[in-house]
Amino acid sequence: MEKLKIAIQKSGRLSEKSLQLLNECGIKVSNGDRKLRTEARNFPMEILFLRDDDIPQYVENGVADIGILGENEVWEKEKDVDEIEKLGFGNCRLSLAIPKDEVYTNLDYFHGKRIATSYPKILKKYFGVKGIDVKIEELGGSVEIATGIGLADGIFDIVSTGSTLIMNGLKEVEAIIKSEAVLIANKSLNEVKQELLERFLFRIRAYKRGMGSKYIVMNAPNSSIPRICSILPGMKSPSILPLAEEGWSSVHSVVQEDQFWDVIDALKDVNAQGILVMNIEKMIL
Ligand SMILES: Nc1ncnc2c1ncn2[C@@H]1O[C@H](COP(=O)(O)OP(=O)(O)OP(=O)(O)O)[C@@H](O)[C@H]1O
Ligand SMILES: O=P(O)(O)OC[C@H]1O[C@H](OP(=O)(O)OP(=O)(O)O)[C@H](O)[C@@H]1O
Ligand SMILES: [Mg+2]
Repeated sequence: MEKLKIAIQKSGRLSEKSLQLLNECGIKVSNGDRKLRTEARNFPMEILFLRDDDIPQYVENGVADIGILGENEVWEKEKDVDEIEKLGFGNCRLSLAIPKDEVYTNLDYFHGKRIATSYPKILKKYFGVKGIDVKIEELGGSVEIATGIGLADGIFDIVSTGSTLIMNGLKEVEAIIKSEAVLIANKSLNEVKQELLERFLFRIRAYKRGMGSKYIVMNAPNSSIPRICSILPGMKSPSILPLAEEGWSSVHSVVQEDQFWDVIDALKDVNAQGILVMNIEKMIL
């Protein structure tokens, strides 16, 4: 039977989350013996464990059908692949940073400066568009050390909490672009693999929707129900169930995580009581 070959990072920031995503999609993978290639037990999928830098190339040439990696690597490698779905983890930004005691005014600061980075193509394009001439020093890793050892005047690298910059005496002066983990795919998958990809994507989306939503249940006097319904959209509309106590109902609904606290504040104002909030594991529309 044909299998969908997925490339994920062997060891690094995205490894655990990539395996967790497969697990949440009900795809069982055992990687106990640290093999670089394994098969899912209950889905026609083969998993290849690779360096993230190599994934765009392998997906382009069909060694892997799909892959999970940071968008930053997709942009840098400029391979001919389809970006299918953002995955909501591995969130970071690519930023310019300089020694913390330097005075920074604006981007012109970088005229004629040497910048160390593992992302030379992204950086070259960025300064090209801005019309600023910089010298790019390409490094494979440990970029934050470059200014301290006299290799460069600034760096362009991944930032998340900013603690690596601080530890290396640097300050972030420009956040250039945001990145997160994405699913990419080969551009000419055959029909069987395309269908497997659709099945996998269906599960990913159900998981993502669940992650981004909360299930809420509350009690309210019947007189408040119309106002509560106008606050709560739900999946279609809220479910209203009568309570044993006369004149009261229980209202069930789904709320987007990013609107959650605003909705709770509004509900309190219209007499909702005993509000319970639960995580949603999967959500299928
Ligand atoms: N601090 C961070 N917070 C969130 N996401 C990050 C962070 N650092 C990196 N990432 C994301 O995770 C990806 C993998 O990062 P990692 O540091 O493991 O890469 P790597 O050292 O190049 O790994 P590999 O050995 O596979 O080449 C990055 O390309 C980026 O998209
Ligand atoms: O802003 P922060 O939260 O400090 O994160 C940024 C750091 O995280 C990544 O490195 P990682 O720790 O994955 O190690 P690596 O350099 O070995 O890839 C990245 O390359 C930065 O150095
Ligand atoms: Mg890498």
